[in-house]
Amino acid sequence: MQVRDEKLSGGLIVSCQPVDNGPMDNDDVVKRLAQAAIAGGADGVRIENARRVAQVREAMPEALIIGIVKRDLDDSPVRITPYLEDVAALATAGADVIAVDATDRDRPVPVKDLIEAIKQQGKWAMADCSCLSDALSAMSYGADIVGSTLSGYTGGPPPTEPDYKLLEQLVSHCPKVMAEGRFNTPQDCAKARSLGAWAVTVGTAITRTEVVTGWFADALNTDWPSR
Ligand SMILES: CC(=O)N[C@H](C=O)[C@@H](O)[C@H](O)[C@H](O)COP(=O)(O)O
Repeated sequence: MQVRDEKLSGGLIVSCQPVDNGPMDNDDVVKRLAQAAIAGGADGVRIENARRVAQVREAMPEALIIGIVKRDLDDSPVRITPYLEDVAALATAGADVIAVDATDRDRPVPVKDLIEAIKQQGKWAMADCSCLSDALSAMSYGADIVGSTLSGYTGGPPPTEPDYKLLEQLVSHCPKVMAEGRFNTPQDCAKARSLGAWAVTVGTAITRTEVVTGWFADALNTDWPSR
């Protein structure tokens, strides 16, 4: 098993996925974001796109990398690592963990087949889940890590807070739980840890500059006292 398990326990994963088509959406920027995250104390990084995984791997041979591929499909709402060839490309690129959408939605390749392919590659499989039942199914297929990644993203407007209720459910049923999705503050991450999360992934709050800037700008645009 190539996964650096000891580095992940209690760890912080930084998702380095800049805003799509924004000024930071660039291979070199992603590599540097990943290097900065590890330099700052992250235990691993989550990287989208096999080419970017390969670049981060080359820059940091020892770093723990969770790899995904995102696609916008015409006939399925599933975006994260929908195809077997995505799994193969991420494995070749050097991902330690490969994450897939594990929701019960129409999809080109069954979750079971994706997880089995990841395991055949000698990698760890992470299931990006929207609910407990996604996670239980994924574990029955051999998933090593289950994440709350897709809670709030399978219909309706996404909430602003993390899904602590799902996190507690996952922790009570699954040995390795990744808290992921809207963990925007150190306090959110500490709470996830106190609830039993095995690791926490933070993306937007660290690597989506436009979004974070918007939080600050919005705060200043309301109730600004006159002087
Ligand atoms: C729903 C979906 O597609 N989530 C994606 C999964 O890779 C990313 O866009 C998120 O940034 C990542 O999960 C981290 O979450 P947050 O950015 O909230 O810290």
